[in-house]
Amino acid sequence: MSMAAIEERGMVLLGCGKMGSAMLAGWLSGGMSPSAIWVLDPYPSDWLLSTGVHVNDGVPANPAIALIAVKPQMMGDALPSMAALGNASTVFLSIAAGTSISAFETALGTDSPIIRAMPNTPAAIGRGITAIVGNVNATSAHMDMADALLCAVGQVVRLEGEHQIDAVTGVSGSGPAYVFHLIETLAAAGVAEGLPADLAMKLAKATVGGAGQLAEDADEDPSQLRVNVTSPNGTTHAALQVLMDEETGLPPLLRRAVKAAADRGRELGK
Ligand SMILES: NC(=O)C1=CN([C@@H]2O[C@H](COP(=O)(O)OP(=O)(O)OC[C@H]3O[C@@H](n4cnc5c(N)ncnc54)[C@H](OP(=O)(O)O)[C@@H]3O)[C@@H](O)[C@H]2O)C=CC1
Ligand SMILES: O=C(O)[C@@H]1CCC=N1
Repeated sequence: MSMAAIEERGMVLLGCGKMGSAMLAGWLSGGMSPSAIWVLDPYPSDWLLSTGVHVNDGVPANPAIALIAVKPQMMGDALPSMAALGNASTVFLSIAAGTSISAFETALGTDSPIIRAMPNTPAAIGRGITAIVGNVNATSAHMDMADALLCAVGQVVRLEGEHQIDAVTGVSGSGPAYVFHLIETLAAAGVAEGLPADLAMKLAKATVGGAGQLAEDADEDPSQLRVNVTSPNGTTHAALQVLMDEETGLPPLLRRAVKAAADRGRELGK
C-alpha cells in the first residue's frame, strides 16, 4: 500500500492540535499533497489555514483513512459524529491515549476496521515512532495502509495486542516530554556550574540530539555507548554514580514516571 493510494481517496483528520499538527507537518514536508487532506477542528490555527489542506470543508465520500486526534476527554463529544467521517471501507485510525478499540466499535459499529496508534511529536520532522494495533476487522491491507501513512513521519511498530499500548504510551508517546525535560534540567545544571544560559542550552540540546542519533545508528547497544564515554575513575564515572543509584537515581525515577503515564492511560480508558 502506497501513499499514492491514500492520496487518491483522501484522508480526514479529526482534531488538529499538538499531535495532529505534528503529523500533518511531517506529511506535508514529506511531499503529501495538501489537497488530499481534510481537517476538521473547531478553532483552526493560522498555520493550519496556511497549509492548503481542506479545513472544515466537508469530507470526501470514500476516504482511505479517518484519523482521530482529539483528546480522550473530548471523545464523548466527538464519537457520535465519527461514523459520518467515512464509509465501510474507511479505516478509522485513533491516536488517542486511553480510548479503547471497543469504545470505537460501540460508536462506529463492530464491522468497522479500527486501528489504535500511539505516535509521538518527532513525527513533525519525520523522526516519530508509532505503535499500531488493529481490531479483528483490520485486515493486513488495512494495517499496511496505516503503516504507509505513519511510515511517512517516522518508524512504525506493530503490537501483539491492545494490552501493550498503555506501556508504549508511557515510553514513546509521552517520552519526548521526558527528553525535553532532560534538556531543560541538563542546561540548568550547567548554569549552576557557572555557564551562561545560552551556551548551556546549546550544549544540552546538541548532546541529547547527538547521543540519540548515535544510539540509533551505532552497532553497539546503549549500555556499551555509555561505557565508551566513561573513562576509568573519571568525570562520567562520578556522574553515573549519582544517576545510576538504584534508590535515588534514574532507574527508580523513570520506572515511576513511565508507570504513572501508563496507569493514566489505563485510567483514561475507563
Ligand atoms: N501531544 C502528544 O504528544 C500526543 C498526543 N496523543 C493523542 O493525540 C490526541 C490529541 O492530543 P493533543 O494534540 O496533544 O491535544 P490538543 O488539545 O492539542 O488537540 C486536540 C484538537 O482537537 C480539537 N477538537 C476538540 N474537539 C473536537 C471535535 N469534536 N472535532 C474536531 N476537533 C476537535 C481541539 O480543539 P480545541 O483546542 O479548540 O478544543 C484541538 O485542536 C489525544 O487523544 C492524545 O492522547 C498521542 C500521542 C502523542
Ligand atoms: O499526554 C498525553 O496524554 C498524550 C498521550 C501521549 C503523549 N501525550
